[in-house]
Amino acid sequence: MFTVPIVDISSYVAPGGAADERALVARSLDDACSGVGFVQIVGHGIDRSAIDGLTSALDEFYALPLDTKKRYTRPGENRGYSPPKSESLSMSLGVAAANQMNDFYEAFTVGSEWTGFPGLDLPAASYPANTWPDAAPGFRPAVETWFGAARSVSRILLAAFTDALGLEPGYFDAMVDHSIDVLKMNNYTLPEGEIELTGELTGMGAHTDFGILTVLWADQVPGLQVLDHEGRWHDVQPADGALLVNLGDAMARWTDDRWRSTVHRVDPPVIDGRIIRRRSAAFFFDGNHDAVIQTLPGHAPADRAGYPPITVADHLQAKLAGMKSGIAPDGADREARRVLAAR
Ligand SMILES: O=C(O)CCC(=O)C(=O)O
Ligand SMILES: [Fe+2]
Repeated sequence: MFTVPIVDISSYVAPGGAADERALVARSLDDACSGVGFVQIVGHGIDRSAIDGLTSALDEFYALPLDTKKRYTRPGENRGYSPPKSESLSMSLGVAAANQMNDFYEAFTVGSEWTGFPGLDLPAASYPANTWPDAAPGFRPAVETWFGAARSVSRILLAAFTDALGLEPGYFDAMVDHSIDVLKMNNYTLPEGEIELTGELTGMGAHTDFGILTVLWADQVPGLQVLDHEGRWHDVQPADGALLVNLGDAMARWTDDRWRSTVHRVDPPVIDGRIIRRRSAAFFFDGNHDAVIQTLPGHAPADRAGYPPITVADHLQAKLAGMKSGIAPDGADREARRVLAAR
């Protein structure tokens, strides 16, 4: 049976949580991360009101006319509004969609800005300034609240993962103290002006996430699917109040795939040619632009070369070029083959 385990992380959320409870949590996380590579977390301490604020913000913005939303596009940058069919997630793996079409989701992306780290002189290419939609005045405050909450949970999870990997506390600190954090808020609905969903349009194509870990809030509307180790797709819906957490490519590289950057995709239900609207918000904890991701001590394979070292910025750049411009990245062959075999 395929299930995404539920882990209560409250002992890590509470300062000074009991060591034996934390050890149990770390064990459960290790099981989940070396198994499905997805976990549902409860006891995350985020207030219900922050989630309600986020969903209202999404509703307020996405209800705007397409022409208004398009005022907030930022071509070539991982910020602002992405209209339907402007991106292809499967191209981040180097897999062209079967029908050569882009994904039908629309998204709005915000993230950590270079101005937020005075004195560090960070490159604006990795830390672009945000665009906020003035046509949806409630959007910014609610999204900033969610961003802060998801950001704290991602740090707490990294502390738990550090224990789960048997590393000394703080092992990753110097790699995440000016992390590229990105929140991508997705809306899956019938693109404006289309009466019926035609052909084989994909909600969001198969991909792995690019960073360290992802904290994913998602509607309970079905649509998210996860690829298991045997090449079968499984539906995943979060339990009430749970957040989904999945690992990204940095974690897979650090552990030489003992922990997987699990391939996933999204196809919301279509009934009589109409999509059941679905929303999600993926918070990507990506690490410092200049952090070098290389196999952790004790994880290097004995019989073959592991992943070559790569900086966070170079990895993200290659993946985003696939997603936004259809330029296939090098070295994603293994996951690409698994996606093709699963069809
Ligand atoms: O919509 C979802 O549930 C998943 C979104 C996702 O995978 C992403 O934004 O990377
Ligand atoms: Fe994803």
